[in-house]
Amino acid sequence: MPATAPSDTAASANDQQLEYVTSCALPTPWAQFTLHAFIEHGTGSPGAGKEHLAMVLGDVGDGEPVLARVHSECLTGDVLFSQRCDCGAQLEGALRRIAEEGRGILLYLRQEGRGIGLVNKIRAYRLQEAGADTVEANLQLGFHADARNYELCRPMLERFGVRSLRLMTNNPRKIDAMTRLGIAVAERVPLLVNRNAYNNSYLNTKQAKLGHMMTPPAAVPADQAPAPAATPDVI
Ligand SMILES: Nc1nc2c(ncn2[C@@H]2O[C@H](COP(=O)(O)OP(=O)(O)OP(=O)(O)O)[C@@H](O)[C@H]2O)c(=O)[nH]1
Repeated sequence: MPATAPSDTAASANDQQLEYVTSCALPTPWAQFTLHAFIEHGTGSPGAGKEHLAMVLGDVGDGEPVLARVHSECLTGDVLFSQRCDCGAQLEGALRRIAEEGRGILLYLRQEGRGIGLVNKIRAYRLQEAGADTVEANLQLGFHADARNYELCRPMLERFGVRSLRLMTNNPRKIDAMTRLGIAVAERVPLLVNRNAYNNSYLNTKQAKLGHMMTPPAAVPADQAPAPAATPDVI
């Protein structure tokens, strides 16, 4: 076994190199996926790069539209069970649906906090505890409301021969981004999950300011939504 396993690269539109590295089986509670690893060179710490993932189930390269989720990293929601957002429930819901169909793909993009990073997302949460909404908090920190870039999706999907998606999303800008990249969106599959007292106003803001196609606002009355406990500076 060589020290460095064989890999190949594909240029993304912004001229960074996306390297396909390797894959392994990934059993989950819903199905056994194949997990594929990519490195985006020219990002992250010097000499390294952001590591992106694809979870694939079944024959996705047969030319038929593929049930797909393009999921942005949310460590707090995907891993730490946060109820401030709908991310963890969307991740689980998407994997369940792919498993039910026996065919699909989930791209896991490392664009934490809509592209501003984990620590800045926690700064943004702090501002939200002081009254800002999710968009205002990003702007107050000097970022765009949504700093994500989806260019990597094209070479990632090309790797698996996927050209047309049945995209699980509520985000119209994600659909536009795919279309502009030349990836057909044959169908939008809504992914409405986990509206609760903690994420109700966040979801309402996404609907009102970011254009998300969601359930009617205020499903949970604001006066019944408990404010998250204020966090002390020092514990
Ligand atoms: N800056 C910021 N990012 C957040 C906040 N809440 C969640 N996020 C991030 O928002 C992103 C959500 O990404 P996706 O799951 O792809 O969802 P989406 O773009 O809202 O669209 P859908 O496809 O409809 O889910 C993740 O990167 C989360 O970390 C917040 O309050 N502030």
